[in-house]
Amino acid sequence: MAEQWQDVLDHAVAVAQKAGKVGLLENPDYFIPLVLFIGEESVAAGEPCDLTDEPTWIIDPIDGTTNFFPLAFLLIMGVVYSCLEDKMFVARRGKGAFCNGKQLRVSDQKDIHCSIVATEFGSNRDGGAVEKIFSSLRKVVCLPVHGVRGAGSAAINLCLVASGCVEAYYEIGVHVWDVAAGALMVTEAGGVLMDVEGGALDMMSRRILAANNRHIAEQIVGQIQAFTPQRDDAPPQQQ
Ligand SMILES: O=P([O-])([O-])O[C@@H]1[C@H](O)[C@H](O)[C@@H](O)[C@H](O)[C@H]1O
Ligand SMILES: [Mg+2]
Ligand SMILES: [Mg+2]
Repeated sequence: MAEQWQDVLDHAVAVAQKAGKVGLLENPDYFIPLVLFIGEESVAAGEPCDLTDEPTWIIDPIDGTTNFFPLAFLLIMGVVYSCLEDKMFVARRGKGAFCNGKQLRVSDQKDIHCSIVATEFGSNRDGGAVEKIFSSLRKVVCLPVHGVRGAGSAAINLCLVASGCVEAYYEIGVHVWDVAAGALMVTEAGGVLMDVEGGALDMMSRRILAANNRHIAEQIVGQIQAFTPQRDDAPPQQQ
């Protein structure tokens, strides 16, 4: 069984590498042989976005809309390819997270004042939401933290947490295909995931906080003005 999953992961890495070269996924059939499928483009086309216990590929062909190719085999394996940097991030549940073969480990920083926090403004332009995003960011900056970053890709921001380059990343408005692969990268590198209000992470809630440790995460939770976007698995009639 273990070897079967390794073959699947090797295949996903090869596909990600190829997609990084051509910029687009040429043949979605690569992902179909054995599992269910949730993808940004398929959901946009009206396909369901339901997470079941069945093995499911969760794919964002281009995240950050320019350079990146993340995909995930939810909770079992994740692949994020940063093609401009030629960095292949791979995680497998219980077996660690790696970048170009080198094992990743989150930062051991415990002081929020020495921490770098990544976030994004996302794509929601609703006035109330934008207000809360700015207000949260202002409060995080004034903790104070050491710095704020945004890679322009949820997947890459999560890989930065996993790599120890930033201590935390949070965002409200992401989709499951933006974060599934990177979330596994974070936990396999020793980090923590939670909801932006401090509860358990709900992958379909469109809210995520990832950090190197619980102490850092909880201090950021205290600064976030949360709001509740429509869930990824909301029934189609509500969308
Ligand atoms: O639309 P897309 O470029 O695949 O994904 C987006 C990127 O990850 C962006 O950094 C994040 O702020 C958005 O919330 C995502 O939806
Ligand atoms: Mg995306
Ligand atoms: Mg995308």
